[in-house]
Amino acid sequence: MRSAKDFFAPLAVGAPTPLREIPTRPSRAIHFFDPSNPKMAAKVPDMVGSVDVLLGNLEDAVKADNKLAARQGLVEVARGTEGLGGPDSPTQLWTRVNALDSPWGLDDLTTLVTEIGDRLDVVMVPKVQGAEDIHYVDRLLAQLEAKAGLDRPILVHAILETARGMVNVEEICGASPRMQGLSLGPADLAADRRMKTTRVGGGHPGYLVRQDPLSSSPEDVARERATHQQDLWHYTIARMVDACAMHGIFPYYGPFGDIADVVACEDQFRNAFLLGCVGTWSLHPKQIAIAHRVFSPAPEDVAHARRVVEAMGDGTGAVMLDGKMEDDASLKQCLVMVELAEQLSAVDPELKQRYDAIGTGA
Ligand SMILES: CC(=O)SCCNC(=O)CCNC(=O)[C@H](O)C(C)(C)COP(=O)(O)OP(=O)(O)OC[C@H]1O[C@@H](n2cnc3c(N)ncnc32)[C@H](O)[C@@H]1OP(=O)(O)O
Ligand SMILES: CC(=O)C(=O)O
Ligand SMILES: [Mg+2]
Repeated sequence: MRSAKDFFAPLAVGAPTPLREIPTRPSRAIHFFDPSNPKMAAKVPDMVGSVDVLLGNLEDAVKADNKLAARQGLVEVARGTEGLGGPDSPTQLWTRVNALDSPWGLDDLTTLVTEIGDRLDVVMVPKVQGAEDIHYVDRLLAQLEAKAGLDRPILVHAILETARGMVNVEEICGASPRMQGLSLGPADLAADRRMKTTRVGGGHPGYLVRQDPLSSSPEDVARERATHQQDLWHYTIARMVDACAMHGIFPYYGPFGDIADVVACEDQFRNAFLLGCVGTWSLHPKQIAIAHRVFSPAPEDVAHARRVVEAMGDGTGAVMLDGKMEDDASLKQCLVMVELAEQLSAVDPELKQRYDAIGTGA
């Protein structure tokens, strides 16, 4: 067992000192691209500055024959794209490496940290099962960072996509000071749990509750009754949010595979936003705008939050505002909104203008 005192010591001689706090950089959309696909890779330079995170995906959705081309393609994109990745960049650079039990995972990490470690902000690790997976990546990254002479630690993001990973979610979040956050992996997780949905994320019309019948007569039972679809992912996301909040790291929704259904995509993203997620994945360029819109608080909500902050003065006691009670606790809820609006305003001038224009809405 490691002593708590050693937790923030580098795991290799010459590796950068681990961070004590994970930076709150905007990451409303983590946009996936396949670096082995020339058409997609060619679009990346023009996306810098208009999306919070660009992620070079090396894992699932990249054909086995293209794994090496994808790895090399990512090195080239990172080297050749101004403003992509690094602490002051307008758009962060993340990667999703191949799984730790695949033939490619080790070389992905070795090549990327050695060649573009100074540009890489976060490594997303798929199919994380427990703290042991994070410990392995943690030590390996430290060795590679030391070898490459990097001066800041690369952060780690785990995808929760197995039942074992879900059961171990708290220990995964607390396994390393590198842990930046978690994403939901609804496709692999559904398969691993033997859920009966073939969709990549999103709801299912069969998962519903139905209004009671007027009586238990066969006619009333057979009569048309209102039904309400439920969210298949509510439990999982809520667990992720609590585990992340407990460890000071960030939860994200994952992919929404029905690219054409922009409306349900927005609904699913908003559910995650309301539950506490800070961002989501974007698989297609048209999902970026949806993610940015949903994961930026609405100007009206920010205006209300500012009014509560103003009305609460020193932050203690209770006041009435528009017929509603506000107190120390609701002030904290409002501060979450105001602080997020300030962080996003710093990187998104158009959003800042909308927040400034509405003020306190009074
Ligand atoms: C369960 C999981 O693991 S989810 C994560 C793994 N999956 C992924 O990463 C998928 C990433 N996305 C994709 O592969 C593609 O978007 C697909 C396959 C879903 C759809 O691709 P297409 O059928 O080419 O979509 P479409 O025809 O609408 O594309 C329009 C343009 O946008 C480009 N484009 C599509 N997706 C992307 C993307 N993610 N990034 C950049 N450009 C893209 C296309 O190359 C095309 O370019 P063109 O106009 O120059 O021809
Ligand atoms: C996101 C992912 O990898 C999955 O749903 O399986
Ligand atoms: Mg997966």
